[in-house]
Amino acid sequence: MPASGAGLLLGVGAGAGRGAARPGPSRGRGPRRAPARPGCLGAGVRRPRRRWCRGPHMDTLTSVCASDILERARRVVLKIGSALLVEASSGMPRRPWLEALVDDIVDLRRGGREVLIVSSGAVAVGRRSLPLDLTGRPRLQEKQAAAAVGQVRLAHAYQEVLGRHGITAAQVLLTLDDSENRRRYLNARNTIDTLLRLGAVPVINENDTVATQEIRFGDNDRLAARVAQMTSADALILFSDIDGLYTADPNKDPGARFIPTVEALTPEILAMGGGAVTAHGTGGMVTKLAAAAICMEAGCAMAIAPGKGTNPVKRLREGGRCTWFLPSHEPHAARKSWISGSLRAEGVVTVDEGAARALAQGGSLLPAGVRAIEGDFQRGAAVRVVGPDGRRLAKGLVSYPAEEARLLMGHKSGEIEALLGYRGRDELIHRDDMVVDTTEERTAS
Ligand SMILES: Nc1ncnc2c1ncn2[C@@H]1O[C@H](COP(=O)(O)OP(=O)(O)O)[C@@H](O)[C@H]1O
Ligand SMILES: N[C@@H](CCC(=O)OP(=O)(O)O)C(=O)O
Repeated sequence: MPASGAGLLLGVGAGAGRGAARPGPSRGRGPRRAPARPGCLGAGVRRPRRRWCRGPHMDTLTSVCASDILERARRVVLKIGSALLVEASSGMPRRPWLEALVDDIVDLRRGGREVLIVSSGAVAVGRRSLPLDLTGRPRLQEKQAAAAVGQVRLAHAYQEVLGRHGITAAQVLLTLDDSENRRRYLNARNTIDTLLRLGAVPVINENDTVATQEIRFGDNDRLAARVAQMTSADALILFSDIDGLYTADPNKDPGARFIPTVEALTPEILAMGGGAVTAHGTGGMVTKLAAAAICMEAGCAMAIAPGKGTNPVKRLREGGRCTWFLPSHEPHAARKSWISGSLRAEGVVTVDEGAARALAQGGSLLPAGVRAIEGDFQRGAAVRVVGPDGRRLAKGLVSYPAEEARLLMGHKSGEIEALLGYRGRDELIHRDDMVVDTTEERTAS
C-alpha cells in the first residue's frame, strides 16, 4: 500500500477513435484550495507556511485557521472515540450528542463537503450485552466478541440518526492490511469513493472481530489517519476529551501550555505526547501524534479538538480552540509524489496518438486508446504509459491485471462486461491515479 502517500493527482485522457477522452474535474470533486489569506499566529508559534493560516488575527490563530481549513476542505474525516460516543453507565450510544453531531454533518455537507466518520464504540457498546466481567480488562477474544455485538448496535444508531436527515449510513470495517496491501487498499478506496459519490456517509471502524493482536490498528486515531490518507481527505478531526495538544499532559502538569499549531513533528513535539511515536503505542497523545505523522505526510490537515458537549464541529467552525497539525503539501501533491517517486513501474502501456493527446489535456486512460501492453502486473500496480513513438507520457495505477488489460485493449469501455464477465471500471487508469510527465521529465528520461 501507499505507505505514505495520499491525495489526488493529475488525470489523463483516453484513446482517439474508439476511445473517448475523459477530461474535467476529478471524480466530481471541485477545486480543493482557495487562494491565500494573510497569516495568523499565536505567541511563540512559528509562522505557518500555509496560505490558509495567514491573517491579521495574531491572537486568534486557532479560530481563524480552524474555520479556514474546514471551510476550504472538500472531504473531511471525523473521528469519534468510545468515551465521547458511549455512555459509560448504560453502555449505550449517547443519542442527543450523536444527533447534534449529525446536525453538524448536515451543515458540512450542505456546504458541498463530503464527510466520513471513523467511529469507535463497538467494544464499549457490546461489552454490556454479553456476560462479561466489566470490572477487569477484557481479553482480546472477549473484546472481539464484544465488538461483534456492539458493531451491529453502533451501525444501527448511525443509521437512525443519519436516516432522520435522509442520509444513508454505510458501514465499512477495515483492517491494517486493507491500508497496506495495494489491492485491498484500492478496493477499499474505490468503495468509499463510490459511497461518497452516491451521497452516503461511510461509518468506518476497525474490523475488530477478525483483526488479531499483531495486525490490528489497535487505535482508531491511526485508523482515521489511514482513512484520511487513503481517501485523500483534506482534513481529519480527532474529537477528544481534551481540546488539543499541550506541552505536557495538563491533567498531570498544571503548568502545561496549549499548542495551537504544529507544522513539524520535531523531537520536542513528540516528547509532549509522552515519548516517541511507535507503531504499538496506545491511547493518550501518542496515537494522536502517530495519526498526525500519517496525515501530515499525506497532505491532510489534522486537528485534535474537544468533542465533549454538543455540536463539536459547529463549535470548531465558530472558532473553538483546537490544535491543528498542518501538512507541508496538499493531498494532490502527496499522492502524485508517491506514484511518481515511490512506485516502481511493473509494466508498459503503449497508447495511440489520440489517447496521448487526451492524456495531456487531463482525463482518464480508457482501454480503447491502448495499443500494446508489456509486463505481468496485478490490478493496482504502477505502469509506465508511453506514446506510439515510445516517449514517456505518464505513470499510473492500473484498474485491471495485465491479462485482463490485454483483453480490453482497443475496446470500448461499454464492452468490458462482455469481455471480462463482470462490469469493472471504465478506465484502464483513472486520471486520479495517474501522474502525467512534464516535457522536462520526458526530455530527461
Ligand atoms: N501533551 C499532552 N497534551 C494533551 N493531552 C495529553 C498530553 N499528554 C497526554 N495527554 C492525555 O491524553 C488524553 C487524551 O487522550 P485519550 O484519552 O486517549 O483520547 P480520546 O479522547 O481520544 O479518548 C488527555 O485527556 C490527556 O490526559
Ligand atoms: N475499534 C474499537 C475501538 C478502538 C479505539 O481506538 O477506541 P477509542 O480509543 O475509543 O477511539 C471499538 O470500536 O470498540
